[in-house]
Amino acid sequence: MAETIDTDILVIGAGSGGLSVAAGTAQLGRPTVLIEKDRMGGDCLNTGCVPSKALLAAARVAHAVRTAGRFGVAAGPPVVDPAAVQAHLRGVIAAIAPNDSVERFTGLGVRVLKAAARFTGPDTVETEAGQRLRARRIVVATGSRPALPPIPGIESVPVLTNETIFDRLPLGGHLLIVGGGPIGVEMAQAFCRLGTRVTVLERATLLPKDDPELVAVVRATLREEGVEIVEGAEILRLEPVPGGGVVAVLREAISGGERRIEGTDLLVAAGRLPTVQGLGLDAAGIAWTAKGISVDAHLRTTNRRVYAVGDVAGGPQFTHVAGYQAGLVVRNMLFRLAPARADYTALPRVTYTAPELAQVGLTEAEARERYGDGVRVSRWPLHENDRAQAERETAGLAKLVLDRRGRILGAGIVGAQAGELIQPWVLALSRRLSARAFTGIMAPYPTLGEVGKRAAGAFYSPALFSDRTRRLVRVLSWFG
Ligand SMILES: Cc1cc2nc3c(=O)[nH]c(=O)nc-3n(C[C@H](O)[C@H](O)[C@H](O)COP(=O)(O)OP(=O)(O)OC[C@H]3O[C@@H](n4cnc5c(N)ncnc54)[C@H](O)[C@@H]3O)c2cc1C
Ligand SMILES: NC(=O)c1ccc[n+]([C@@H]2O[C@H](COP(=O)([O-])OP(=O)(O)OC[C@H]3O[C@@H](n4cnc5c(N)ncnc54)[C@H](O)[C@@H]3O)[C@@H](O)[C@H]2O)c1
Repeated sequence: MAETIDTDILVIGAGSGGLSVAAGTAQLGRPTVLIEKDRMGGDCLNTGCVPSKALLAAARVAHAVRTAGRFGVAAGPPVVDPAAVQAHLRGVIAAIAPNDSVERFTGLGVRVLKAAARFTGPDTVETEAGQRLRARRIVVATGSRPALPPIPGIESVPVLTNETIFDRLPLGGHLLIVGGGPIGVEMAQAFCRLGTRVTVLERATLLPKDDPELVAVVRATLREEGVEIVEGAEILRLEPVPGGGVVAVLREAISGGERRIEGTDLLVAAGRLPTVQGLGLDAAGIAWTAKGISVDAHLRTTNRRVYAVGDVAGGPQFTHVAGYQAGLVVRNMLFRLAPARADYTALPRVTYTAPELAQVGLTEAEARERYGDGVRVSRWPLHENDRAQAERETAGLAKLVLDRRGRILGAGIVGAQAGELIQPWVLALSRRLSARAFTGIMAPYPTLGEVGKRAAGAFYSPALFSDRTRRLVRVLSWFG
């Protein structure tokens, strides 16, 4: 007979979002069931953040070996062993996996079911294994999957996505990448540094959601290292090459003529689709669109018992967003306080190329659209930073977007370790601080972090060293 389970909290999907909800509700003593149809840890651990950052780390080492001569250290061209790189990726995943494992969650008091789940009613769910569940609150955290753009011929060529590329690293040939978003550029640099020829085909401009002034530094570095970047690329069709490989036929932006580019492998990194299929959302009265499940500011769906978090909820797609949303949902489900609203004002986003590109808050363009002429911009280049010179990491800048009085509206850093350097600016933005908060602090010398303080100081220095201040100092000296 089919098992019937009654629970307080039911979570569907054990990725970044679902795991955080289940850990929270179980540790607060609420009976919790978590259903996962595939690998615990979801995209981030198995096919996303973790393997991509591990591959970038291997690529950084290859680059360091290739460029060691400028430090006076002799080294030859790096020798890359694909099987060993693959083992490195698997090792990193295996080291983190216990945190997301069935054993750990069972230990926290969560009942974990390994099966696909679907709604059968407003508060009922069924698994493919035949279990029937009824829950007081349900959280959908089913994530997203790669979108395949409707390019003629795409079904006739072998396509790699983030779901397959880390299991069969296409090292050594010519990798064509469709899409120059975060996945496209991170993978472009990783494979190029590991000795693969790479061509990025982006229909708009590289990293189109980011500040173009900061993106320019990433673009220039990628090109310098040998990545071919085709922007404004209209891919007319894809054709298979007999014996393996792919040809992308493009329309040339300027001449309007056709260009054929042949590669050994094709990675599609052209955006994501929310995982809503087969979930029976209609049976539960849960509305969704092509972007994902529709949620209000409290992350509640159109069914009041059901919440959605993470990539499936149609908002920004980052692991830290899924974690943040999970925290809000736990609070909103369990504490009968005024429901917390999601606020993305201080949402950081980092692309882990070298140089890294990190932003928080508004870009200059977004700020000008909202505040018009009241927007001020202050910059500090990394080549003016002593530590950057010592490390030979001088590409990049810190860019602050401020209002007239110096209140921080956004901050962007492109440069070495920008993802680490952005963190004080996340705190500053979330605490509504002004740039003045940075000018008085003692920043340790020599650190890359000094660029933030200098960019803040640059905003005030025209007023500080003005004729008016000099006159004031002269008058005060009469009394000394
Ligand atoms: C290549 C790549 C690199 C990335 N790098 C970063 C990064 O550096 N930093 C960052 O912040 N973000 C990064 N991301 C984004 C990040 O991985 C996602 O935002 C995050 O994983 C979303 O978590 P989630 O819980 O919403 O979904 P997922 O992690 O996708 O988890 C959803 C889970 O639900 C399960 N599921 C689906 N349907 C069902 C069902 N019917 N029944 C049971 N289980 C089901 C799935 O099997 C899956 O395990 C990257 C993504 C990719 C693809
Ligand atoms: N470092 C990080 O935090 C990180 C890294 C990787 C992914 N992610 C997350 O995963 C999400 C998905 O990444 P992504 O790079 O696939 O998506 P994306 O939507 O951010 O970028 C996709 C790119 O593909 C281009 N594109 C779409 N169709 C095309 C076509 N037919 N021809 C050429 N170009 C085309 C788009 O113009 C866009 O620039 C990101 O938005 C991000 O939230 C985060």
